[in-house]
Amino acid sequence: MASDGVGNGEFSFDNKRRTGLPKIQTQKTQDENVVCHDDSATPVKAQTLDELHSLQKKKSAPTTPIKSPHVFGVAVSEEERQKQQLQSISASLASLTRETGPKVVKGDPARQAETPKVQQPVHHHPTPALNISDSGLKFTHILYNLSPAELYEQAIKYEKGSFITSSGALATLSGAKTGRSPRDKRVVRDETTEDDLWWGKGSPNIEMDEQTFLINRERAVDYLCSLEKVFVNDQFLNWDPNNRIKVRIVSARAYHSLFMHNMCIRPTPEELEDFGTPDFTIYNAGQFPCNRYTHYMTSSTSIDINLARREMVILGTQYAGEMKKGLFGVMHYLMPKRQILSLHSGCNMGKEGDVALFFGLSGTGKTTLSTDHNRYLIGDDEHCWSDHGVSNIEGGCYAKCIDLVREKEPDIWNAIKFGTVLENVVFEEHTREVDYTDKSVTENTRAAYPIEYIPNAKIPCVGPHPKNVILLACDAFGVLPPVSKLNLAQTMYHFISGYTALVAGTEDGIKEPTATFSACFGAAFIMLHPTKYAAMLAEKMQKHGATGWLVNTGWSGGSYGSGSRIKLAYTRKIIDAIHSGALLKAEYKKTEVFGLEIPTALEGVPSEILDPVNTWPDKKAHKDTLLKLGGLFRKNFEVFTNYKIGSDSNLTEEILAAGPNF
Ligand SMILES: Nc1ncnc2c1ncn2[C@@H]1O[C@H](COP(=O)(O)OP(=O)(O)OP(=O)(O)O)[C@@H](O)[C@H]1O
Ligand SMILES: O=C([O-])CC(=O)C(=O)O
Ligand SMILES: [Ca+2]
Ligand SMILES: [Mn+2]
Repeated sequence: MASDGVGNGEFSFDNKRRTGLPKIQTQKTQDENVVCHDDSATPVKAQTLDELHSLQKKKSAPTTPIKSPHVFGVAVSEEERQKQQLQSISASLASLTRETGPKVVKGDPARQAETPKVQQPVHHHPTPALNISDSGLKFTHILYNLSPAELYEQAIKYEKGSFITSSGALATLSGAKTGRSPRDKRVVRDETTEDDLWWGKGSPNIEMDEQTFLINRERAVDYLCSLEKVFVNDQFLNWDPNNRIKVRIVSARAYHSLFMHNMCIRPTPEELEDFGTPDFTIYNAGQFPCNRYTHYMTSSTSIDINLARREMVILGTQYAGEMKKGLFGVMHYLMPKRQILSLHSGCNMGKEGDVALFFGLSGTGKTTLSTDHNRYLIGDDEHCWSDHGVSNIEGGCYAKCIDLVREKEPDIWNAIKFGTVLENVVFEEHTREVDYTDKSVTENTRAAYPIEYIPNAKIPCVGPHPKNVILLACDAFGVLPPVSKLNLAQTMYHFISGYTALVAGTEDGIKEPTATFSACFGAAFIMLHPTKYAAMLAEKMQKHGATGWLVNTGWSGGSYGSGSRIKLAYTRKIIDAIHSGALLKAEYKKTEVFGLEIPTALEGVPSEILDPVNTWPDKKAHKDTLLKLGGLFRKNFEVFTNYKIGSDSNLTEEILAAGPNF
């Protein structure tokens, strides 16, 4: 309703009087010295702007009284502790070839004026009188375990492509690489790894020698130390307190620091006091390329792991997932040594304490399906299964956000708020409203948020032994049933196969899905031969009576191009029936070729879709596609036929027989 502005008694214009602004009336007060008060508040204490700014930030009191840390039973002062911490960081950043290490000092160089003088720079090496280099003369400022708010400011000030979205997340760009580079991931082959690791055909471990590692390490360290400031995160991996790993991440970007802040376990201030020497260190110099004249280098990107030195070097890629998954690879080495199985799986728990694992390759639904409003989230991607149950390796989740809609994935949607890193998304210039359907930068848009952003996260992220082991495959051929119950041999067969088929890309005209087989649903991250992990999984499932399931979150009614992806709502119903135990009691029939046990009915899901053949209008096309996929499975499995799984040769025979039969 348009108001004429007349007659409401509050406001009226008299056109005739609109000739100029009314004169401001200043009333004389009793105190003639006071010129004008705009409010009645007491004036600020500061005399200068700098003083005013220094009032704005107060030093937070520690949550517990700082106890005097002990070194070999001797109490050390807070100042001494700070010094030791800087010494440890300086040692991490020291050149291995020069006598002079970096001088490090804590704090933002831009705020030097505010930094109290008590912090003395720390040199790692005693400075020799001779041979001093320019790098030995300069300071590197350390931004140590900054808070999300501080990292936002650093990103927005100094990193192009950083913006606050309308929901408060930090939108960032990962640069030229918007996904991992598995062909550039190298592992040092030395006396220890020679025998322990899986090398050769099919293995993700591309070898490099110690010398080349050191060259790349030096390159990364020199790059990092040449900067005015670097970010250092000291954090943990693995919620199992007996098998916790201390990690240090040195990086050049606030984006990387915030990403790892969210993805690793965040130490409490008390835990940080006692952090000491890290078990593993990442040098992320991703903006700087590797040198292609260096032996082994085949591109400008190299991600190098040295297990003996407990170090990882990243050159030539800024994609933050390299750090997350690089550490996962390290856990795939360290944990099995302790008889603990590391898993590329999501994990959640019902109200009754029933735990489910969700295995699957990228994009098959681990994050989507483990994030379930009716269950506690233990973790979405990386877990350990020990004699005491399951534990999450990480402190955060990494969700795909292409085509994200609030109604279908409300918990993930709501987690995209202040503190969350949003990689490579497109947003409206003015409102900063994210368009999740936009693939202009990449299809692999991602959100990284701390796990407690999911309301029903289970903190600490641990749980009892799993009851259900769900293998997810996104079958773009459209021939795998939406759900099948697996016996142990079938579970092993599909675990070792690690199948999924997504569509090759988003370009027009791509009709043919491509099958991907990735052993243990994570061949890119495993370090030992797949059969080692498979044997451990079989042993644990048997011992704890877990049931295996194969769930196709992919196509139905035809392959990609003619059929369509199974509705998420149906997949959720299927998963609900697995959790509740209802599906165990269903009536089953066996499919041809793959010999899978499929239910004939399931509440909330149309019965006809449970057997894919019903949904294909062209039955011959269905049979041909089924046989084609069976052939691809068989061919993939050939490399494993010569391996024995565990000590039980009967199981090996059964696993070989559990594949497609035609
Ligand atoms: N029926 C379905 N079941 C599961 N996910 C579905 C289904 N239909 C569509 N999707 C979509 O598929 C994607 C699954 O991605 P998700 O993030 O869960 O992958 P992921 O297995 O966690 O992979 P990564 O290991 O790369 O993180 C989501 O974008 C989800 O919305
Ligand atoms: O590592 C990544 O980039 C994302 C991820 O979780 C996976 O690929 O399994
Ligand atoms: Ca995920
Ligand atoms: Mn993953």
